[in-house]
Amino acid sequence: YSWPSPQLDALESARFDQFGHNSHGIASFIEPCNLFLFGPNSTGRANVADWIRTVYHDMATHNATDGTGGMDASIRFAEEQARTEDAGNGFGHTIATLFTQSSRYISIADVLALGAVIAIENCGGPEIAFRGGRVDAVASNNPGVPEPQQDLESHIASFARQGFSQVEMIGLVACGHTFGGVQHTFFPDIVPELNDPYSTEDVAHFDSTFVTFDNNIATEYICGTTTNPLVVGFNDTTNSDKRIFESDGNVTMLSFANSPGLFASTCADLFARMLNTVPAGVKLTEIIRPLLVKPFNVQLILSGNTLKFSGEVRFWDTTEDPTRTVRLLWEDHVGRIHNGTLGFSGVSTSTAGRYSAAWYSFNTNEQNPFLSIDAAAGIKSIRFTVNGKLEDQGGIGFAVQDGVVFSKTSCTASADADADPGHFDVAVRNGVHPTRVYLEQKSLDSVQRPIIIEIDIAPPVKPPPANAVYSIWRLPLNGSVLNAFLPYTIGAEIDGVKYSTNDEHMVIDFPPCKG
Ligand code: HEM
Repeated sequence: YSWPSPQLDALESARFDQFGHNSHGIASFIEPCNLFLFGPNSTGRANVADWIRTVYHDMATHNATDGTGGMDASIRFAEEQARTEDAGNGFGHTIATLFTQSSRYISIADVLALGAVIAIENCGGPEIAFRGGRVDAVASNNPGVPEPQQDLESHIASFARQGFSQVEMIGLVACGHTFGGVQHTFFPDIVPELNDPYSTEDVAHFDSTFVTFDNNIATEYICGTTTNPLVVGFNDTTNSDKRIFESDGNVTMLSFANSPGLFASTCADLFARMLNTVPAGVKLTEIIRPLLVKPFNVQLILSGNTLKFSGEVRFWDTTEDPTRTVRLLWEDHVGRIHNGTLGFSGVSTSTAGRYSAAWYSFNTNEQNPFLSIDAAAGIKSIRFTVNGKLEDQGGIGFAVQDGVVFSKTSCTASADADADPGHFDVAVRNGVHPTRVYLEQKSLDSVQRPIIIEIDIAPPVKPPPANAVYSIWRLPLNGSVLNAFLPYTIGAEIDGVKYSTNDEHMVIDFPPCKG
């Protein structure tokens, strides 16, 4: 895809900016891989295991015939978590941890999928092709998660309903059960009390490396050294992994035991298919791949005759290099090219350190965090040079919109009672004709889905002076629904397309209006 694309940009950041500069929270919750946020590491539990079981249980309600169920975060509903087929407290933990990472561009189901991808990749597993665009359910799905006491025929039928063949079922169970184990608390008929100081929550693990993706689940099974409680459990009725693993004469498990590479590549495919199993009608995005050159958090603010310009750029798959010179070129509305040198701002890493990226800031001077652009000339697009080599997204450049921006004339009521009651001002460039201008407020709907509330601003009553570069759309603060302590972004609809600014503004930060 090409930049800008707000949803894909956000998914790409959440997927790839994992640690370090401008990183997102998800990966920090599984670093190190035995981290458990709801108790000490000695519990025998781990966030990674909870996250991977959660996505399977969210997906396993899918019915490939009628298109219902699938990855849609319906597992967040208490009604679904209360079912016997969803025994355990890992789902609640997972939602509580990952929910905070959802946004207008990233659904809760996308965050759950991202969590699983990042957990697998960072804890020894293969890279997984990730797509976004899942849609969060408004209610629970039909039941349908397999349970250990069910027989082989019902498991084959259950996986077929979910869209997986018998051999794929063997694979998916082995891929999932390379993490975690079974808890005594929720499955006392499978796991006895263990009296193990390293597993104080009495978790009997599926293999000896329960926070690492590896083929030990298969080698230990084939060698006969496995302690998997669903293979060698004292109650044969609940030995479902045993019935599943041996259902093709152990051919699949033997191939996994013989080849860590085959196990990893098979799991990468099956995990991707599991995460892409969504209700009919949901259209997923393209596979999210890192942009090699990516502007980030680009902001423009009108201050008098100047546009204050800020932002950063990320260069993928590279590290800090003091000899590198990065320049920003920007084109104004009359075709002139301006330029400035950018300053190194940090490094980020991703995918268990397999990748790193170097970031540069549009401002080099801490005292003045903006580049100043003549408002009349404006700005249309940006490009970069790295040691003289042009980076312009294959010739198209990186478009920047200066049509609708925050105006520094915004102010709050001054102490003087008769004075201006204060206003939130948005500047609209003359020649740009938005059908609507509004403020955007983050919120949640009645089923906790991230939404945006739009607060319309009326157009100016008087036409702007002929020589004005921008005209002001003004939302008076008296009687307005704005909350002084909430951040607002600015939205506009131009030719039927909606745009949003990246910069957030709080009324509490406005200066008092001048008398
Ligand atoms: C017939 C199919 C399956 C059955 C009967 C089954 C059963 C179980 C049971 C009983 C537990 C213990 C849960 C607990 O104590 O909290 C468990 C844990 C787990 N399952 Fe499965 N499972 C199946 C398939 C899968 C699949 C396909 C995946 C993922 C691809 C998966 C991933 C996990 C993970 C990661 C855990 C560990 C959770 C933790 O330690 O917190 N399972 N499974």
